[in-house]
Amino acid sequence: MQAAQTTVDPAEVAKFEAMAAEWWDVNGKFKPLHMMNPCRLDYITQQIAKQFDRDLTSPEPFKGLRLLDIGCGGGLLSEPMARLGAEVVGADAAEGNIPVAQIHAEQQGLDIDYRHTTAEALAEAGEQFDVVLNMEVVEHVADPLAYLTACQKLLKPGGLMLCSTINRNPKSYLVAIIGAEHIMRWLPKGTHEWNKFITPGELVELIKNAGLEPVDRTGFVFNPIAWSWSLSDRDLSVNYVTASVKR
Ligand SMILES: C[S@@+](CC[C@H](N)C(=O)[O-])C[C@H]1O[C@@H](n2cnc3c(N)ncnc32)[C@H](O)[C@@H]1O
Repeated sequence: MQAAQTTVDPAEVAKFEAMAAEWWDVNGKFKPLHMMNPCRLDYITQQIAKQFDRDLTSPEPFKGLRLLDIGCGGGLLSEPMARLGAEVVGADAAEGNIPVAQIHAEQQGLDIDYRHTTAEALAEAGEQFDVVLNMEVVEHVADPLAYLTACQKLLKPGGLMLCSTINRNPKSYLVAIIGAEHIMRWLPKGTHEWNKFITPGELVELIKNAGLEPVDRTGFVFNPIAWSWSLSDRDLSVNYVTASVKR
């Protein structure tokens, strides 16, 4: 681990250390992320293509883009980004995630630079990226503003940050904690703390205070009848994502 770790919440990171071996088990403790992945990737690829004027029908549309997947976990998003041609750095504060991600990428024949480090340490080292993927991490850090400020520093001018998290309201308590952890048992009890969830209004303010310009917010909505996730520009009541740009 490199120098600064100010935004790391050790108790949160310990939860992910304990689950590291399960990242690629589609029916394991990360089942919700696997279920959300097609919907998340749809949003991520569309936003990157829009910002950098890329043709998603071309073979490697993200070639030439340097992308940081911060809080990469086992690499569920790093791998598809590498397949699309991006030069990917995957970074995570939980040390145990890194060999899991590295071994899986090697098995897939993908070249991804996985590192046990933090956004602050990468920013201190002067690293620069076209895209920062910041998916489902901000609700697990100790200081969201310091963390997002480090992410802002990591972007080149014109760079794009995609940041997803969970809204904080009675519905998100019922769905993301009671439903996902206690009833469906998709996640271990205690994975999420409701008071660390962030409303879209709060996240937009944090992003602005970190020095980025928010350009989009979209909901990830689960349909229990279709048993699938979709994007919504109206329903940000539980899971949602924001896009912001460094001017
Ligand atoms: C819910 S997982 C999301 C994984 C991945 N981004 C995805 O969406 O598939 C949260 C990840 O963030 C990592 N994490 C938590 N706090 C962090 C921090 N301050 N810096 C970097 N990674 C962190 C955890 O170890 C965990 O792997």
